[in-house]
Amino acid sequence: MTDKHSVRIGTPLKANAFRVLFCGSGELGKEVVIELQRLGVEVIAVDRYANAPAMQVAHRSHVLDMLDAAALRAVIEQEKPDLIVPEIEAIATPELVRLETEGYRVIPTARAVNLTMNREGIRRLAAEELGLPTSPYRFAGDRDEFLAAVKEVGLPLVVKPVMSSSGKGQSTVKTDADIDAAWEYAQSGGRAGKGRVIVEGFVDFDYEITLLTVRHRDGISFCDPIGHRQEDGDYRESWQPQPMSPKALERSRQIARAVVDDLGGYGIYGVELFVKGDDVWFSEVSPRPHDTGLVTLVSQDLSEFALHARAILGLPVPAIRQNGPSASAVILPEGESSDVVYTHIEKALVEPDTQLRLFGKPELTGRRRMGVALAKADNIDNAREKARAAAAAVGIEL
Ligand SMILES: Nc1ncnc2c1ncn2[C@@H]1O[C@H](COP(=O)(O)OP(=O)(O)OP(=O)(O)O)[C@@H](O)[C@H]1O
Ligand SMILES: NCC(=O)N[C@@H]1O[C@H](COP(=O)([O-])[O-])[C@@H](O)[C@H]1O
Ligand SMILES: [Mg+2]
Repeated sequence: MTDKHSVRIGTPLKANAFRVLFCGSGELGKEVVIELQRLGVEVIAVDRYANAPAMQVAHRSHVLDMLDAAALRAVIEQEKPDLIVPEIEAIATPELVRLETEGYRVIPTARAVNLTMNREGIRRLAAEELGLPTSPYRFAGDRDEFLAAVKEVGLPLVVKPVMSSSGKGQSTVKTDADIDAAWEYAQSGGRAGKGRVIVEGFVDFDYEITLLTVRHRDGISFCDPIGHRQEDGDYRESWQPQPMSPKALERSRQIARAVVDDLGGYGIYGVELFVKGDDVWFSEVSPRPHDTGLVTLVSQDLSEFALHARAILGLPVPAIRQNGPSASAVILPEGESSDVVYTHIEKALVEPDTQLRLFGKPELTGRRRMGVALAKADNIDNAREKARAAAAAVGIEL
């Protein structure tokens, strides 16, 4: 008997397989792939280079330039996935919008992915259409516009390429002497080459959070807030739960709900917020698991990756159980190698309630996140300390 309302998953590699194609195959995708594999889903991983982390746990993979619309369309038409799951910003998202109109399903929606891959899209939506509080901002397409934007926004400020992530191409301008370098770095350091930038007034927040917000078939569920520490625009440590005043938490949830309900679809969103006292500013949102949410691999019964898998398959999320004070700390070596060896792993895992993920990235060029340490403890400070110690214990042989 077939009930057309039931969620149906066939057998991988057979005619009725439920097929999910990932655009982007990094460490975040890898964990979602593992969750989908556990549910018997057939997974196809795509990225710009071979042997990317999620490719190593997928059924098969393709290497292509995901910013090339024709190449992206060709692989999707070849694989005919039931779901397309974007995992990184640098994708030809307008092509995903077209594919969606042709009947493909894009997670959470092609519009959400298209708006958030470009800071201009999501910032204008949040600030100008939804009326949410954000830092003051201007966009600039060339040097002259940039200098005018810097003048209008005023120092200190933050400059970022409109298409980037993990702090790539981002810098903080404190004095006039930093202005030129900020423009140059935004042109050379982004994930999608040179182009437009956002100039944002610096928000002097007390702390910042990621509010993981799941949109699923029965509505919206919030994870406990995740606090994090960033350096050079890239996350170094995160922890859950971040203590917050009831007002700031309430306001954070209102902002998150407004944003994800406008973006729609099923899946997890990482809503980034700045908090000062009871005031909250929207910063940006990922329509997918968030790097600071790696902590949920130990801090929740259903990690952000398990929640994403459930939500996109149309499965229920009746409860999310938090396991108590937990933290993550990144393993972020610098150098050049195409055969990194990790040493002293036994030292990293000597403490109880400590775990490690090594992503298996095939190349190290410059500074790159290669793994993460995870820990639970009796309070946040001790969890952070343990996670940092575990990350520091891991040796890197280039
Ligand atoms: N306007 C701002 N005022 C103060 N700090 C900021 C501002 N914008 C960014 N930052 C700091 O830089 C960090 C990274 O910024 P943002 O999240 O916009 O970059 P990103 O490259 O998208 O990072 P990710 O991909 O890791 O989310 C923020 O988490 C925050 O710590
Ligand atoms: N803040 C976004 C983020 O953390 N994205 C994660 O990093 C990968 C790229 O890593 P790489 O630059 O080392 O290839 C992405 O594929 C995603 O998993
Ligand atoms: Mg961010």
